[in-house]
Amino acid sequence: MVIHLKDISLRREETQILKNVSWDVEPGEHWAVYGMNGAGKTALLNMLCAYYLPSTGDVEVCGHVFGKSVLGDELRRKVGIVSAGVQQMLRQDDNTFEIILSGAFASLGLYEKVTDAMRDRAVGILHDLNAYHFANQPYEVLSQGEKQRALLGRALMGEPELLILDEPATGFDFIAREQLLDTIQTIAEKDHGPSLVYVTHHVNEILPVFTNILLLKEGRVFAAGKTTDLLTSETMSDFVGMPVEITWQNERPNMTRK
Ligand SMILES: Nc1ncnc2c1ncn2[C@@H]1O[C@H](COP(=O)(O)OP(=O)(O)OP(=O)(O)O)[C@@H](O)[C@H]1O
Repeated sequence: MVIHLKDISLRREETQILKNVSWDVEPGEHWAVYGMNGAGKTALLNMLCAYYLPSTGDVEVCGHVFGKSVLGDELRRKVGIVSAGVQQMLRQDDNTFEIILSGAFASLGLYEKVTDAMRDRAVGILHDLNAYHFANQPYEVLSQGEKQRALLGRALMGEPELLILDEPATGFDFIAREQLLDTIQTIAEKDHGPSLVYVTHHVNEILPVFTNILLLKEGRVFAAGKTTDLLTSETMSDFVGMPVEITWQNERPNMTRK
């Protein structure tokens, strides 16, 4: 099991952030996580990366049972994450190649010995992500789309079992977003690649590879299952609390207000 959450609750100060959350992700599955602002998506991701421990319930991520084994670097090597939080922590003057290489160490800079095999792998990733032409550019001068590809490369360098993408297309123009989604689709289709968890506010970003969806509302699982079963006008009207219509075009959903 890539993710196994059983009856999780998470409390911070006086706030009950997650309530009775159960969720299983099997190897090879790709999931979208959809919810409104404040639904608890970031809190859920922070728990998968062991930044938060649940107040009650069981958590297992990539074979690590929280509370039983020593977490930290070993778990973080198996879980890649692309998020605004990681973006802010990077050294802004490192170039794309260095950022990707640093993913080999689950560290935020290059402090350990880089081998030729690591260099070769990073070059392969640069090619896969169509990022070779900005390999020598410092992170701070990259466009949003390029930054996100650098982060994706860094996450892939660690050969993760689970790759979490937290609203990766936020602030992107149409072309940059579609290019990023193409890259994500390619990663998802690779044999022996990581399971993907894609967190978004926009149903239109849910690519056909995300065959499963978790609908999170006010800290609870509203529904979890097959995307095609749950992304219907009826379920989504219930979920958002207003009449909406879901339409599909080229296997991509759209949601509009009725
Ligand atoms: N450390 C904390 N202490 C207290 N409350 C918190 C803490 N972290 C999150 N919360 C609260 O938990 C709720 C869920 O927050 P979270 O950031 O997980 O939502 P989200 O679904 O990621 O929202 P968004 O889509 O806006 O990013 C919010 O009401 C937030 O204020």
